[in-house]
Amino acid sequence: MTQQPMLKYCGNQSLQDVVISLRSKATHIGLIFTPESKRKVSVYEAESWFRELGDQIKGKKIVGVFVNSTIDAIKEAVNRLPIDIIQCHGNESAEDLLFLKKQIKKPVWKAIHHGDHAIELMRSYQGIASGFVIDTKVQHAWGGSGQSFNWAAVPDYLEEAARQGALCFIAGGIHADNVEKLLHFEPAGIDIASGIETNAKKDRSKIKMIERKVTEHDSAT
Ligand SMILES: O=C(O)c1ccccc1N[C@@H]1O[C@H](COP(=O)(O)O)[C@@H](O)[C@H]1O
Repeated sequence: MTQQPMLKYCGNQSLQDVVISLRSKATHIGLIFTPESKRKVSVYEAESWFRELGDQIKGKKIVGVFVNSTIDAIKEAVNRLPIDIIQCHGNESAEDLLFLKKQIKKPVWKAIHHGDHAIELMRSYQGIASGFVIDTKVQHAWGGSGQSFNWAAVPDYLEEAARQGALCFIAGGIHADNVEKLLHFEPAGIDIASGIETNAKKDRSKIKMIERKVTEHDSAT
């Protein structure tokens, strides 16, 4: 048996979404704070959900996703919410991440868009980013597009992250019908937003289908 990948369910948009993700096998639960996202949530609404949930979030890591946000906006989220990890999903530089880490004192992950210079870009965050999210590059969106990239490149991303001692989540268009193919690459983590939604809400049955495939793959290897 191989180690099961970490599962990050991202783009939770309501208390109900968070409850569904909490009751799943997710290791990480993501909330998106960029105004450009159709999945954006405000710090204040998220604060009310976490107040209601109390200790129920124990055992899950909460990931705050930001796109080129100001330090003040990130600080406000971190001060009000039980965020464990900051995911920078824009074109934040290594210097930006370093400054952020010093100010916020939380682990910072960097999203890297799949493409020709992606490995080189990963190298520039060495020792700064404790995790990477490799996502599909699409026009007019930073992420959450529901589109996958050519997974032949996945081993290179996993190898570079492992060399740095960083986590590596594969994202972009993962769903129940293609997750098996991705599992063959044995990613450390899988990050999903669109593939676990129906009508913009997290869908328990889609989550269960994905988790069944993860478990079946694990017992077959
Ligand atoms: O989901 C969004 O709207 C989003 C917006 C801006 C930055 C990141 C966003 N989501 C991230 O996109 C990937 C995968 O999404 P999908 O499964 O293809 O829909 C994931 O990392 C989310 O964190």
